[in-house]
Amino acid sequence: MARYPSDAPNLLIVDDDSTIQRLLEFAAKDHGWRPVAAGTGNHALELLDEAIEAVVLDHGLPDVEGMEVLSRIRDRFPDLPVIMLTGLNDAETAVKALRAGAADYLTKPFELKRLFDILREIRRERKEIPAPAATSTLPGSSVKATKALTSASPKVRELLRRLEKAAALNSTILLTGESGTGKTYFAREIHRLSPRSTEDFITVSCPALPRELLESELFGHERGSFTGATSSRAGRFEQASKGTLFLDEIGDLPAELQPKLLNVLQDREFFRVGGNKLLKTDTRVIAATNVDLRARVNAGGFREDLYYRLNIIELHIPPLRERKEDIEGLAGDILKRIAQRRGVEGWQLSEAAGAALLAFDWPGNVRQLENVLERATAFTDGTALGEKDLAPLLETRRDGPLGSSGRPLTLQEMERDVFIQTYHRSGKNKAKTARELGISERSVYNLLERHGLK
Ligand SMILES: Nc1ncnc2c1ncn2[C@@H]1O[C@H](COP(=O)(O)OP(=O)(O)OP(=O)(O)O)[C@@H](O)[C@H]1O
Repeated sequence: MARYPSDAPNLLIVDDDSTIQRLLEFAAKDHGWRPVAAGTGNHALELLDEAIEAVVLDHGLPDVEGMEVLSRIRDRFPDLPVIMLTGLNDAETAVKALRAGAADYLTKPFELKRLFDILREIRRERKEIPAPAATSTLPGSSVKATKALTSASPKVRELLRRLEKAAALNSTILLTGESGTGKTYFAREIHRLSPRSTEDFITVSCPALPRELLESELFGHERGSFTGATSSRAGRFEQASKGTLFLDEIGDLPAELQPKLLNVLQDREFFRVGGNKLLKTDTRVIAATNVDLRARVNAGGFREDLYYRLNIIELHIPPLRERKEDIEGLAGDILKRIAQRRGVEGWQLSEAAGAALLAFDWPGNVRQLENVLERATAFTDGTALGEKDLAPLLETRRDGPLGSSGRPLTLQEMERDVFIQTYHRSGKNKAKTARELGISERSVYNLLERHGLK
């Protein structure tokens, strides 16, 4: 037997302005909700019970602060979605509300349609996503097996706990962390663990394209909208409409495109370049940055309102030197991956080699660990990886190995450098070079040939 009568109110509207209250009640009925209204925070808290499916909460209430009401709602019903109504230009309150667990916010005056779109989405999600189980298996796992991520580092375990929760939501996520820490890797994991996992995961690197092309890449264009636009093209927001759009290096988004991104995040609507048809998107955005975006806002290089819209959930990925517990496991996984790719048996790290990896500072983070292991395994003959295989590779400067052009060296260039230096140091003695690099003389001949030194 149902615990509540079928006509029990299921949308709680909390606003002290009676006109807005009536308007919202009327519109709610129109959209298939059963509204109940309160004009004060205390009255709202009295009306709260399990039958309520969602709350629309005004920030400026006469008795209890809207934020306080939100926090009390969260205490009693942690999963109840609350949509906060805030004043114009009150981005700070909006962000505070989102951080305190509001499902979304709307700035007054707002379009009723937008409010009921959000509510419809909430209802859809709650129907589709089963409540999270006590174990670490995740919601949204009905299609793909979702192996829970693990880590030996308490910092990363906390990150993963938050990441798994965030994956189940639709909220925008900002991934922060130094270069090479795994922002792209974790963005993919969020998508894989999300209810969108069977849809597209599309990456756009903001600094990779000049402004005009980036605009067209993101939003698409109509034929003839700029020189070279010989046909119409859908942008990434259209292509990833049901999936996830990963915006890498968001700090480099040109100023001219920032308002357009803000609009699409706020209203889920946009125009193609040169287009006049308003298009809709349901994309989930994950953005990443390795610069301090807050500092960029303060310096005037990034819009504050966009920063707040992106930074709804921030997940910080610690540098490898702060999660050294993970080095051994990561190294093992990476070695397995290299062995699979090369179709060889694999390598065992000696104890001293493991200690050398642990002692290193890893300025280039996981990417550098991958490079070091790629290079070390390229030179060894056997299946054991010793300290001497790694030592020459663990002397990188803090800013990472850079070529004369200032860009990071490729693996092949690094291999060439290490080999040539050793070969010259040995007085072009092949046997000595082989011994020093821990490779066979045959490999020295091969490397001399590969690098054009023979
Ligand atoms: N937890 C992990 N397990 C296995 N591999 C990882 C992990 N984290 C990162 N990697 C690998 O490390 C490399 C660097 O990661 P990624 O490209 O995600 O870093 P990033 O933070 O996006 O770097 P950048 O800021 O330079 O774009 C990738 O090859 C990735 O697959």
